[in-house]
Amino acid sequence: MTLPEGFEEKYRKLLGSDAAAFLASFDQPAAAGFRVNPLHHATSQAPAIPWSQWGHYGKVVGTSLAHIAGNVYSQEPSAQFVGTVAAPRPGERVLDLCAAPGGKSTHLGSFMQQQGLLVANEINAGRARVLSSNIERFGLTNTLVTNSDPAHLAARLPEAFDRILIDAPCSGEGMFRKDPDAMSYWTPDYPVKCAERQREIVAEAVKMLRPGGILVYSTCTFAPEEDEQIIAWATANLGLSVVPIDKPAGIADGRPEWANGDPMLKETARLWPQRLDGEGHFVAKLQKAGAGKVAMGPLVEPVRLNRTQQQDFAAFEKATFKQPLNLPKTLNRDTLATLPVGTPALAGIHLLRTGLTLGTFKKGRFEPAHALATALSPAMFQTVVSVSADEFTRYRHGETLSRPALTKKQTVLLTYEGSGFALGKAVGGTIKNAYPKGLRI
Ligand SMILES: C[S@@+](CC[C@H](N)C(=O)[O-])C[C@H]1O[C@@H](n2cnc3c(N)ncnc32)[C@H](O)[C@@H]1O
Repeated sequence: MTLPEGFEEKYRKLLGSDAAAFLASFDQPAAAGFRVNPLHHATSQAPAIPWSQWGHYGKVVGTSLAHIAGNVYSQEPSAQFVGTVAAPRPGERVLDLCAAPGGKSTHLGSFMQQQGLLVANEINAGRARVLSSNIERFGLTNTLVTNSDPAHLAARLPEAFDRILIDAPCSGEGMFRKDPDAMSYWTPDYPVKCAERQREIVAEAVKMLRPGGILVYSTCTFAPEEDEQIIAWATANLGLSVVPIDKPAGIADGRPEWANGDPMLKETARLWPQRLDGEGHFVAKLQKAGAGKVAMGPLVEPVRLNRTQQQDFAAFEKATFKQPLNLPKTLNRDTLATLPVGTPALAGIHLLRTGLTLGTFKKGRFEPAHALATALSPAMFQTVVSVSADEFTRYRHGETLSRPALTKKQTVLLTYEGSGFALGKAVGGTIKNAYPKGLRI
């Protein structure tokens, strides 16, 4: 691989005797990995990634059942160490500030077990839509997806989180093997420019962290300007201190000598492609000074549906589920969703997703949302229709299926090999296609 001008020289100086192995690693193929979804009780026989509870080596095919049903999430192996370090507890209030396309958010959600609140935020509108659809496919129901810049969010959510992850936009040196295009942006001063933006993001994030809260900072770059030097700056200026990270074999210490020499920087983590099977990452765990609870601020109140809405939703619930869902709900125009506990009122912030999208009120009926298929257990549905491999493919093309025994009009869950992947509308022996047009293949 032809590396950008100035890159080799920089790392030969920094790494000394380790530089040859580091530079040679760019001629090796990229490492592929995925995580299984514990919310779906998914498992895999593929070789395990030692530093990631649900991680395995291997490639996920986008058209596979595992992907479509949200049983797996494709994520490069070293990136999985970030979630392992962040490891939020169920019930916490957590912010993933730079979240798209959702690798780390779905990992954080796996730890949280649908309890507490996860705010997955992305500044770029197009990427926020991808994030939202990945959160839906993975079946997270305790998550808000927002599209905001860190300063706007910080102005509305002071000290509102127990734990914040900044998976920072960076110079992406750890992406060179996977996406050689990443090299076209790289110049010797690119890391310094990225560091400016990273300092701004960290400064805003700290405002949103409760006293004593945990901030995890990560990049997929090797540049000390964006790694140890950011942490040195943050600890000197923002009232943060470094918390040691447990490092499984193969994961290296941070390099104090590449920043201000503070020995605590050793407690950050570096994942090098020449030392392990992964693309490379930097991870630091920090704690804000003091101790205190999250500031809850004004919360969104659960909606009180009008009489017609109540009747329409109750009729849908009764015909579809074995038991009513019985969860607080929120209504955005005509779209009904569950309301995660502690959802903050976010005036002026673009909200793409709240909890589990249930569906939309249409004239005289309730139209269920596709999200129900990948978020709810098949055991909750009154009627589950198991499909063949051929039907699985045809349904995703948009075709109807024949089930002569299903004469009653109702929403059914379609499963393939036991995993829910779509809703269908049974009527008169046919299952009409309810697979979202945007997902059809
Ligand atoms: C490394 S990516 C995040 C990857 C994601 N955490 C995952 O695991 O799938 C960094 C993200 O930060 C976003 N970003 C860019 N500039 C930003 C800024 N000034 N503030 C916050 N986020 C920004 C990018 O759009 C990008 O989606």
